[in-house]
Amino acid sequence: MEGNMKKNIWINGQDVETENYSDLLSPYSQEKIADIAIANKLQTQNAIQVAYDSKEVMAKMPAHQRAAILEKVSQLLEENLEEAAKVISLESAKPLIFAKAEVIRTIETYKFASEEAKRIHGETIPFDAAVGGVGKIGYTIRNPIGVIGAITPFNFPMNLVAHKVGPAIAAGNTVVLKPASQTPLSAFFIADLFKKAGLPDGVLNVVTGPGRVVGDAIVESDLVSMVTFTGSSSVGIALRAKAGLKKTTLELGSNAALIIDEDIDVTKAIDRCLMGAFSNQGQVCISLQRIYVHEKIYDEFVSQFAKSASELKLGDPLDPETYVSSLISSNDLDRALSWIEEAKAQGATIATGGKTVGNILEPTVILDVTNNMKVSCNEVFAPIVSICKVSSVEEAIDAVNDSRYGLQAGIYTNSVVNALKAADDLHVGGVVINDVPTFRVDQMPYGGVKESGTGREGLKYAIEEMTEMKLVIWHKG
Ligand SMILES: NC(=O)c1ccc[n+]([C@@H]2O[C@H](COP(=O)([O-])OP(=O)(O)OC[C@H]3O[C@@H](n4cnc5c(N)ncnc54)[C@H](O)[C@@H]3O)[C@@H](O)[C@H]2O)c1
Ligand SMILES: O=C[C@H](O)CS(=O)(=O)O
Repeated sequence: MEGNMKKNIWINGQDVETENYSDLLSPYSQEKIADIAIANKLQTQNAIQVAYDSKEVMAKMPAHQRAAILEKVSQLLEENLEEAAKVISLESAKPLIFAKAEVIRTIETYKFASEEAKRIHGETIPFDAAVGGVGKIGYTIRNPIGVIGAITPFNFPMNLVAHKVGPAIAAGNTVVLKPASQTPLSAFFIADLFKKAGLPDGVLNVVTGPGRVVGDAIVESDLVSMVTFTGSSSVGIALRAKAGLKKTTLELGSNAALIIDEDIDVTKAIDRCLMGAFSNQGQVCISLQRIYVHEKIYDEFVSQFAKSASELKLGDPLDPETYVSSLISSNDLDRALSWIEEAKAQGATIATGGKTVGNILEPTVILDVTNNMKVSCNEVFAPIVSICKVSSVEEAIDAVNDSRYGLQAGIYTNSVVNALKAADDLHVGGVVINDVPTFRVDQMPYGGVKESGTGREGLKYAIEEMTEMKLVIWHKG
């Protein structure tokens, strides 16, 4: 990648200059990477108008063409995998191993979108099941919803854009995308691939700028039919309040938890727990933040896990050996450190970590944590995990559910009874049995309950959200 690029907003298949630009800095080195356009309200409204004017083109485009464009994007991304991973790593400090994994998932996400584009259909309705319906036949169709406003976070800057743009285009919609201010380059990278793949100009528009200005212009526009937001619960809830009757899907935060039952082989779970807690520095919405371990194996689990955590390699995200790098900003580092100090003052103890190496927070394991400490009840979004001792799976389920969030939760157990109990009683969008809650593949239905959000992603499910059902009724006589 060339250094010090200038990135304009992308409207109607063209670069559009703005009056002001902001410096995009590497979160790891603090070096300048690019100048990023700061759009104002009027420019955002122009992008929305362009997307609105392009609605007809997309609504009339046959499924096989929509599928072919998405398939082509997937293929182009595969051809540019290494470069795409570097873009993610550079702008977000995601270690290269995890950045590559994100690109591989993004390739799949567009592939799934391409496949789902060919499977959008309704159903026939048995009208004569009602006395008044005799003599009628009918069926439903699914129409594109129109202009979709997509707002995305920094932590998976390529794949979470794909989870919005992919299904939107598969379903025949147009898009105004506002990527996270910290990670706009991944979104521009994808917009370029869509242009190369033959997406008509105006269908995908990318507008960078302050959340409050660009986000509000999208959410308040009468031309936008749906807002799909992924980000923090506070911003998502505030946006929904402004969205009026627009359809809204919200993929928000969590403090995901895992239960470790007494009968498991601890060694087998450790590597997955390390990945769950520390990949992308814990900046994952389903990052493993709370572990409830049965008292019979608590000591063994804590000592193995803390030792392995202390051995993870810290460093430059572009070094292929690095496992943990910098948080997205120094404010986030300060916040994480202050929550650790507050937990210690309230009686928690540190099994490993808790300090910084340069601007990197060491993988941190905290013990003697109660559910009301910030490191437990808030979304920590840092490489910090707490381990608590429980005397039964029932006690652990209650502790997991004692949260305002509910995205995913996990349980390691060899007991079918306890696995089924967890599946029934955990109040979350997804229960993972014998793996960490951080598990996600991109076709599965994904989303939360409580303050973790509403609506589901995963291509088939996102397409349901991004289409409107229309009923056709025919009188036979
Ligand atoms: N549930 C999921 O699928 C999922 C996935 C990834 C991230 N997340 C959540 O996202 C959060 C981390 O991402 P983040 O820090 O980028 O989130 P964020 O809420 O700060 O920002 C998300 C997006 O909203 C924009 N934004 C910020 N303030 C705004 C405002 N007032 N009006 C309109 N838009 C605004 C941002 O610029 C960004 O594009 C975490 O809470 C994480 O759990 C959830
Ligand atoms: O950060 C939350 C994301 O949903 C995680 S993932 O991209 O789906 O793994």
